[in-house]
Amino acid sequence: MTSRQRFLAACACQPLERPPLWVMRQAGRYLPEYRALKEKSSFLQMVRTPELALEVTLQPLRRFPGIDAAILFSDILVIPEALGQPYAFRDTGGIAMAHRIDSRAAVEALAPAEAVGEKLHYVPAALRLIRSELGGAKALLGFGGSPWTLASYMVEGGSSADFARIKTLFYTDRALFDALLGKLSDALITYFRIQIAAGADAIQIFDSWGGILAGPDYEAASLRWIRQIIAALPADFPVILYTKGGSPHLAAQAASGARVLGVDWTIELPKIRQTLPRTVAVQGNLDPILMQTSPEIVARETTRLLDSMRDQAPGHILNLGHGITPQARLECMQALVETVTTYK
Ligand SMILES: Cc1c2[nH]c(c1CCC(=O)O)Cc1[nH]c(c(CCC(=O)O)c1C)Cc1[nH]c(c(CCC(=O)O)c1C)Cc1[nH]c(c(C)c1CCC(=O)O)C2
Repeated sequence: MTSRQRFLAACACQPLERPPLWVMRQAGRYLPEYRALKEKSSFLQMVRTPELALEVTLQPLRRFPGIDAAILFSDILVIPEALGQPYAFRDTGGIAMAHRIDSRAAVEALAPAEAVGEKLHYVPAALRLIRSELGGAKALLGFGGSPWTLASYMVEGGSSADFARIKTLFYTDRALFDALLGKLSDALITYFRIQIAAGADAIQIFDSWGGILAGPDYEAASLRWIRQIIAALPADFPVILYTKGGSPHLAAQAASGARVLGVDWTIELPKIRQTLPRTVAVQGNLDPILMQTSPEIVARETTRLLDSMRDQAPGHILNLGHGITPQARLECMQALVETVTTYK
Protein backbone atom coordinates (compact mmCIF):
# COMPACT_ATOMS: atom_id res chain seq x y z
CA MET A 1 0.00 0.00 0.00
CA THR A 2 1.38 3.44 -0.89
CA SER A 3 1.47 6.33 1.56
CA ARG A 4 -1.15 8.05 -0.54
CA GLN A 5 -3.50 5.08 -0.37
CA ARG A 6 -2.95 4.85 3.39
CA PHE A 7 -3.71 8.52 3.82
CA LEU A 8 -6.90 8.43 1.74
CA ALA A 9 -8.03 5.24 3.50
CA ALA A 10 -7.66 6.98 6.88
CA CYS A 11 -9.69 9.96 5.59
CA ALA A 12 -12.39 7.44 4.58
CA CYS A 13 -12.30 5.77 8.04
CA GLN A 14 -11.14 2.43 6.63
CA PRO A 15 -9.24 0.05 8.94
CA LEU A 16 -5.42 0.22 8.70
CA GLU A 17 -2.51 -1.57 10.40
CA ARG A 18 -1.07 1.79 11.37
CA PRO A 19 -2.19 5.39 10.86
CA PRO A 20 -0.62 7.60 8.18
CA LEU A 21 1.72 10.31 9.47
CA TRP A 22 2.42 13.91 8.59
CA VAL A 23 3.40 16.87 10.76
CA MET A 24 1.96 20.38 10.72
CA ARG A 25 4.72 22.83 9.67
CA GLN A 26 6.87 19.84 8.65
CA ALA A 27 8.73 22.14 6.24
CA GLY A 28 10.16 24.86 8.42
CA ARG A 29 12.77 26.34 10.64
CA TYR A 30 13.70 23.19 12.62
CA LEU A 31 15.25 21.81 9.37
CA PRO A 32 18.87 22.94 8.67
CA GLU A 33 18.23 22.65 4.92
CA TYR A 34 15.28 25.05 5.26
CA ARG A 35 17.39 27.55 7.20
CA ALA A 36 20.13 27.26 4.54
CA LEU A 37 17.66 28.08 1.78
CA LYS A 38 16.34 31.02 3.77
CA GLU A 39 19.82 32.56 3.82
CA LYS A 40 19.37 33.10 0.09
CA SER A 41 15.62 33.72 -0.32
CA SER A 42 13.02 35.30 1.90
CA PHE A 43 10.02 33.32 3.09
CA LEU A 44 7.76 35.20 0.67
CA GLN A 45 10.12 34.57 -2.26
CA MET A 46 10.06 30.87 -1.46
CA VAL A 47 6.26 30.91 -1.32
CA ARG A 48 5.96 32.79 -4.63
CA THR A 49 8.51 30.80 -6.64
CA PRO A 50 7.10 27.37 -7.60
CA GLU A 51 10.55 25.72 -7.89
CA LEU A 52 11.51 26.94 -4.40
CA ALA A 53 8.13 26.01 -2.93
CA LEU A 54 8.61 22.54 -4.46
CA GLU A 55 12.07 22.22 -2.93
CA VAL A 56 10.95 23.28 0.56
CA THR A 57 7.85 21.05 0.39
CA LEU A 58 10.03 18.03 -0.38
CA GLN A 59 12.75 18.71 2.23
CA PRO A 60 11.03 16.91 5.13
CA LEU A 61 10.12 13.93 2.90
CA ARG A 62 13.71 13.52 1.75
CA ARG A 63 15.03 13.54 5.29
CA PHE A 64 12.18 11.44 6.69
CA PRO A 65 10.92 9.18 3.86
CA GLY A 66 8.42 7.55 6.25
CA ILE A 67 6.18 10.65 6.23
CA ASP A 68 3.02 9.81 4.28
CA ALA A 69 1.94 13.24 3.02
CA ALA A 70 3.47 16.41 1.61
CA ILE A 71 1.86 19.78 2.35
CA LEU A 72 2.21 22.66 -0.08
CA PHE A 73 4.70 25.21 1.21
CA SER A 74 2.76 28.45 1.40
CA ASP A 75 0.89 30.59 3.92
CA ILE A 76 -2.72 31.26 4.82
CA LEU A 77 -2.12 35.02 4.38
CA VAL A 78 -1.72 34.81 0.59
CA ILE A 79 -5.51 35.22 0.44
CA PRO A 80 -5.66 38.67 2.11
CA GLU A 81 -2.68 39.59 -0.02
CA ALA A 82 -4.46 38.57 -3.23
CA LEU A 83 -7.46 40.66 -2.12
CA GLY A 84 -5.23 43.74 -1.77
CA GLN A 85 -3.92 43.60 1.80
CA PRO A 86 -0.23 42.57 1.78
CA TYR A 87 1.61 41.33 4.87
CA ALA A 88 5.09 41.22 6.33
CA PHE A 89 6.82 39.72 9.35
CA ARG A 90 7.50 41.88 12.40
CA ASP A 91 11.13 41.89 13.56
CA THR A 92 9.87 40.97 17.01
CA GLY A 93 7.94 37.96 15.64
CA GLY A 94 4.36 37.81 14.41
CA ILE A 95 2.57 39.25 11.41
CA ALA A 96 2.03 42.85 10.33
CA MET A 97 -0.62 43.50 7.67
CA ALA A 98 0.04 46.56 5.50
CA HIS A 99 -3.13 48.23 6.79
CA ARG A 100 -6.20 47.39 8.82
CA ILE A 101 -9.66 46.52 7.51
CA ASP A 102 -11.60 48.92 9.73
CA SER A 103 -14.57 50.23 7.73
CA ARG A 104 -17.13 49.36 5.08
CA ALA A 105 -15.02 51.31 2.58
CA ALA A 106 -12.02 49.10 3.41
CA VAL A 107 -14.07 45.91 2.87
CA GLU A 108 -15.47 47.27 -0.39
CA ALA A 109 -11.99 48.22 -1.58
CA LEU A 110 -10.88 44.58 -1.43
CA ALA A 111 -10.51 42.90 -4.83
CA PRO A 112 -13.32 40.59 -5.97
CA ALA A 113 -13.00 36.96 -4.87
CA GLU A 114 -12.03 35.89 -8.41
CA ALA A 115 -8.77 37.86 -8.06
CA VAL A 116 -7.23 34.88 -6.23
CA GLY A 117 -7.23 32.97 -9.53
CA GLU A 118 -4.90 35.37 -11.26
CA LYS A 119 -2.89 36.69 -8.27
CA LEU A 120 -2.07 33.25 -6.86
CA HIS A 121 -1.03 31.59 -10.13
CA TYR A 122 2.13 30.37 -8.35
CA VAL A 123 0.07 28.08 -6.10
CA PRO A 124 -1.32 25.71 -8.76
CA ALA A 125 2.07 25.89 -10.50
CA ALA A 126 3.80 24.68 -7.31
CA LEU A 127 1.17 21.99 -6.70
CA ARG A 128 1.59 20.61 -10.22
CA LEU A 129 5.37 20.44 -9.76
CA ILE A 130 4.99 18.67 -6.40
CA ARG A 131 2.40 16.26 -7.79
CA SER A 132 4.66 15.29 -10.66
CA GLU A 133 7.61 14.71 -8.27
CA LEU A 134 5.52 12.61 -5.89
CA GLY A 135 3.62 10.68 -8.53
CA GLY A 136 1.11 8.55 -6.69
CA ALA A 137 3.49 7.64 -3.88
CA LYS A 138 2.59 10.27 -1.27
CA ALA A 139 -0.56 12.20 -0.50
CA LEU A 140 -0.48 15.91 -1.34
CA LEU A 141 -2.26 18.40 0.89
CA GLY A 142 -3.41 21.87 -0.04
CA PHE A 143 -4.63 24.27 2.62
CA GLY A 144 -6.06 27.64 3.52
CA GLY A 145 -7.13 29.59 6.59
CA SER A 146 -10.73 29.65 7.76
CA PRO A 147 -12.59 32.88 6.97
CA TRP A 148 -12.65 33.72 10.70
CA THR A 149 -8.91 33.17 11.11
CA LEU A 150 -8.08 35.26 8.03
CA ALA A 151 -10.52 38.00 9.06
CA SER A 152 -8.86 38.21 12.46
CA TYR A 153 -5.47 39.03 10.87
CA MET A 154 -7.12 41.45 8.43
CA VAL A 155 -9.15 43.38 11.01
CA GLU A 156 -6.54 43.30 13.78
CA GLY A 157 -3.86 44.42 11.29
CA GLY A 158 -1.69 41.41 12.17
CA SER A 159 -1.07 39.09 15.11
CA SER A 160 -3.14 40.01 18.13
CA ALA A 161 -3.11 39.33 21.86
CA ASP A 162 -6.81 39.81 22.58
CA PHE A 163 -8.64 39.88 19.20
CA ALA A 164 -10.48 42.98 20.44
CA ARG A 165 -11.01 44.55 17.01
CA ILE A 166 -12.40 41.51 15.21
CA LYS A 167 -14.62 40.60 18.18
CA THR A 168 -15.88 44.19 18.42
CA LEU A 169 -16.73 44.12 14.71
CA PHE A 170 -18.54 40.80 15.18
CA TYR A 171 -20.60 42.07 18.14
CA THR A 172 -21.35 45.59 16.89
CA ASP A 173 -21.68 45.47 13.09
CA ARG A 174 -22.81 42.02 12.01
CA ALA A 175 -23.69 43.19 8.50
CA LEU A 176 -20.14 44.40 7.83
CA PHE A 177 -18.64 41.33 9.52
CA ASP A 178 -20.79 39.10 7.28
CA ALA A 179 -19.80 41.07 4.18
CA LEU A 180 -16.11 40.47 4.92
CA LEU A 181 -16.56 36.80 5.82
CA GLY A 182 -18.75 36.23 2.75
CA LYS A 183 -16.06 37.66 0.51
CA LEU A 184 -13.39 35.51 2.15
CA SER A 185 -15.55 32.40 1.81
CA ASP A 186 -16.02 33.05 -1.91
CA ALA A 187 -12.28 33.61 -2.35
CA LEU A 188 -11.51 30.37 -0.48
CA ILE A 189 -13.96 28.36 -2.59
CA THR A 190 -12.20 29.60 -5.74
CA TYR A 191 -8.79 28.96 -4.18
CA PHE A 192 -9.57 25.41 -3.01
CA ARG A 193 -11.09 24.48 -6.39
CA ILE A 194 -7.86 25.65 -8.02
CA GLN A 195 -5.79 23.56 -5.59
CA ILE A 196 -7.93 20.48 -6.21
CA ALA A 197 -7.63 20.90 -9.99
CA ALA A 198 -3.82 21.18 -9.60
CA GLY A 199 -3.54 17.83 -7.81
CA ALA A 200 -4.28 18.23 -4.09
CA ASP A 201 -5.59 14.98 -2.54
CA ALA A 202 -7.04 16.74 0.49
CA ILE A 203 -7.40 20.28 1.84
CA GLN A 204 -6.72 21.31 5.41
CA ILE A 205 -8.65 24.33 6.68
CA PHE A 206 -6.68 26.08 9.43
CA ASP A 207 -9.40 27.43 11.72
CA SER A 208 -6.54 28.38 13.98
CA TRP A 209 -8.39 31.02 16.02
CA GLY A 210 -11.75 29.21 16.22
CA GLY A 211 -10.93 28.21 19.79
CA ILE A 212 -11.36 31.73 21.16
CA LEU A 213 -15.15 31.70 20.63
CA ALA A 214 -17.92 29.80 22.43
CA GLY A 215 -20.90 27.83 21.03
CA PRO A 216 -23.31 30.10 19.12
CA ASP A 217 -20.61 32.71 18.45
CA TYR A 218 -18.35 30.03 16.99
CA GLU A 219 -21.21 28.95 14.75
CA ALA A 220 -21.95 32.49 13.55
CA ALA A 221 -18.37 33.72 13.23
CA SER A 222 -16.62 30.64 11.90
CA LEU A 223 -18.36 27.31 11.39
CA ARG A 224 -21.22 28.47 9.14
CA TRP A 225 -18.69 29.88 6.67
CA ILE A 226 -16.64 26.70 6.73
CA ARG A 227 -19.76 24.61 6.03
CA GLN A 228 -20.56 26.84 3.09
CA ILE A 229 -17.04 26.38 1.68
CA ILE A 230 -17.04 22.59 2.08
CA ALA A 231 -20.49 22.34 0.47
CA ALA A 232 -19.12 24.12 -2.61
CA LEU A 233 -16.28 21.60 -3.10
CA PRO A 234 -16.68 18.30 -4.98
CA ALA A 235 -18.87 15.86 -3.01
CA ASP A 236 -16.82 13.66 -0.66
CA PHE A 237 -13.56 15.49 -1.31
CA PRO A 238 -11.49 15.05 1.90
CA VAL A 239 -11.37 18.24 3.95
CA ILE A 240 -9.45 18.29 7.25
CA LEU A 241 -10.71 20.90 9.69
CA TYR A 242 -8.19 21.92 12.34
CA THR A 243 -8.99 24.26 15.22
CA LYS A 244 -6.48 25.03 17.95
CA GLY A 245 -8.31 24.84 21.26
CA GLY A 246 -11.30 23.53 19.35
CA SER A 247 -12.26 20.47 21.39
CA PRO A 248 -15.50 22.12 22.64
CA HIS A 249 -16.51 22.51 18.98
CA LEU A 250 -15.80 18.97 17.76
CA ALA A 251 -19.41 17.74 17.94
CA ALA A 252 -20.60 20.72 15.87
CA GLN A 253 -17.67 20.39 13.48
CA ALA A 254 -18.55 16.73 12.88
CA ALA A 255 -21.63 17.97 10.98
CA SER A 256 -19.68 20.50 8.87
CA GLY A 257 -18.98 18.17 5.98
CA ALA A 258 -15.31 17.86 6.98
CA ARG A 259 -14.12 14.25 6.66
CA VAL A 260 -11.33 14.67 9.24
CA LEU A 261 -11.19 16.78 12.41
CA GLY A 262 -7.77 17.97 13.59
CA VAL A 263 -7.48 17.86 17.37
CA ASP A 264 -4.94 19.69 19.56
CA TRP A 265 -3.07 18.00 22.42
CA THR A 266 -5.32 19.19 25.27
CA ILE A 267 -7.81 16.33 25.03
CA GLU A 268 -7.43 12.54 24.88
CA LEU A 269 -7.90 11.33 21.32
CA PRO A 270 -9.70 8.00 22.09
CA LYS A 271 -12.38 9.93 24.01
CA ILE A 272 -12.93 12.12 20.98
CA ARG A 273 -12.96 9.14 18.62
CA GLN A 274 -15.72 7.55 20.72
CA THR A 275 -17.98 10.60 20.63
CA LEU A 276 -17.72 11.24 16.88
CA PRO A 277 -19.68 9.54 14.09
CA ARG A 278 -17.77 6.61 12.55
CA THR A 279 -17.71 8.42 9.22
CA VAL A 280 -15.55 11.25 10.60
CA ALA A 281 -11.81 10.64 11.07
CA VAL A 282 -9.56 12.37 13.63
CA GLN A 283 -6.09 13.84 13.19
CA GLY A 284 -3.55 14.45 15.94
CA ASN A 285 -2.59 14.95 18.62
CA LEU A 286 0.86 14.80 20.23
CA ASP A 287 2.04 17.85 22.16
CA PRO A 288 4.46 19.72 19.82
CA ILE A 289 6.75 20.42 22.78
CA LEU A 290 7.53 16.69 22.91
CA MET A 291 9.65 17.29 19.82
CA GLN A 292 11.99 19.43 21.92
CA THR A 293 12.58 16.66 24.50
CA SER A 294 14.34 13.38 23.62
CA PRO A 295 13.87 10.52 21.13
CA GLU A 296 13.07 8.15 24.02
CA ILE A 297 10.28 10.35 25.31
CA VAL A 298 8.88 10.86 21.80
CA ALA A 299 8.92 7.10 21.16
CA ARG A 300 7.22 6.41 24.49
CA GLU A 301 4.47 9.02 24.05
CA THR A 302 3.88 8.10 20.39
CA THR A 303 3.52 4.42 21.32
CA ARG A 304 1.12 5.41 24.07
CA LEU A 305 -1.02 7.33 21.57
CA LEU A 306 -0.91 4.47 19.03
CA ASP A 307 -1.85 1.92 21.71
CA SER A 308 -4.71 4.09 22.94
CA MET A 309 -6.17 4.26 19.41
CA ARG A 310 -5.63 0.58 18.53
CA ASP A 311 -9.07 -0.67 19.56
CA GLN A 312 -10.95 2.43 18.54
CA ALA A 313 -13.09 2.75 15.43
CA PRO A 314 -10.91 3.29 12.32
CA GLY A 315 -10.06 6.74 11.02
CA HIS A 316 -6.91 8.26 12.51
CA ILE A 317 -4.16 10.37 10.92
CA LEU A 318 -1.20 10.75 13.24
CA ASN A 319 0.09 14.31 13.65
CA LEU A 320 1.08 16.79 16.32
CA GLY A 321 -1.66 18.82 17.99
CA HIS A 322 -0.24 22.00 16.41
CA GLY A 323 2.74 23.00 14.27
CA ILE A 324 6.24 21.71 15.01
CA THR A 325 8.36 24.46 16.59
CA PRO A 326 11.69 25.87 15.33
CA GLN A 327 13.29 24.41 18.49
CA ALA A 328 12.29 20.81 17.63
CA ARG A 329 15.16 18.29 17.50
CA LEU A 330 15.77 16.24 14.34
CA GLU A 331 16.34 13.14 16.51
CA CYS A 332 12.86 13.58 17.94
CA MET A 333 11.29 13.82 14.49
CA GLN A 334 13.25 10.69 13.51
CA ALA A 335 11.91 8.86 16.58
CA LEU A 336 8.34 9.91 15.73
CA VAL A 337 8.63 8.64 12.14
CA GLU A 338 10.28 5.37 13.19
CA THR A 339 7.79 4.66 15.95
CA VAL A 340 4.79 5.17 13.68
CA THR A 341 6.14 3.37 10.61
CA THR A 342 7.32 0.29 12.55
CA TYR A 343 4.25 0.06 14.79
CA LYS A 344 2.69 -3.40 14.96
C1 LIG B 1 -1.76 31.46 11.53
C2 LIG B 1 -1.05 30.85 10.34
C3 LIG B 1 -0.13 31.48 9.49
N1 LIG B 1 0.27 30.56 8.55
C4 LIG B 1 -0.37 29.37 8.77
C5 LIG B 1 -1.23 29.54 9.87
C6 LIG B 1 -2.18 28.53 10.39
C7 LIG B 1 -1.47 27.42 11.07
C8 LIG B 1 -1.44 27.46 12.54
O1 LIG B 1 -2.49 27.33 13.16
O2 LIG B 1 -0.33 27.54 13.07
C9 LIG B 1 -0.27 28.14 7.98
C10 LIG B 1 1.04 27.71 7.45
N2 LIG B 1 2.21 28.41 7.41
C11 LIG B 1 3.18 27.64 6.81
C12 LIG B 1 2.60 26.43 6.38
C13 LIG B 1 3.35 25.46 5.50
C14 LIG B 1 2.98 24.09 5.43
C15 LIG B 1 3.47 23.23 6.58
O3 LIG B 1 4.64 22.80 6.54
O4 LIG B 1 2.66 22.92 7.46
C16 LIG B 1 1.26 26.45 6.81
C17 LIG B 1 0.20 25.39 6.69
C18 LIG B 1 4.57 27.99 6.59
C19 LIG B 1 5.17 29.03 7.43
N3 LIG B 1 4.61 30.23 7.78
C20 LIG B 1 5.52 30.94 8.48
C21 LIG B 1 6.72 30.21 8.60
C22 LIG B 1 8.00 30.68 9.25
C23 LIG B 1 8.65 31.63 8.31
C24 LIG B 1 10.14 31.75 8.53
O5 LIG B 1 10.87 30.95 7.90
O6 LIG B 1 10.56 32.61 9.29
C25 LIG B 1 6.51 29.01 7.93
C26 LIG B 1 7.51 27.90 7.70
C27 LIG B 1 5.29 32.32 8.99
C28 LIG B 1 4.00 32.57 9.62
N4 LIG B 1 2.81 32.60 8.96
C29 LIG B 1 1.80 32.83 9.87
C30 LIG B 1 2.40 32.96 11.16
C31 LIG B 1 1.65 33.23 12.45
C32 LIG B 1 3.78 32.81 10.99
C33 LIG B 1 4.86 32.87 12.04
C34 LIG B 1 5.35 34.28 12.20
C35 LIG B 1 6.51 34.30 13.19
O7 LIG B 1 7.48 33.58 12.99
O8 LIG B 1 6.42 35.08 14.15
C36 LIG B 1 0.37 32.88 9.54
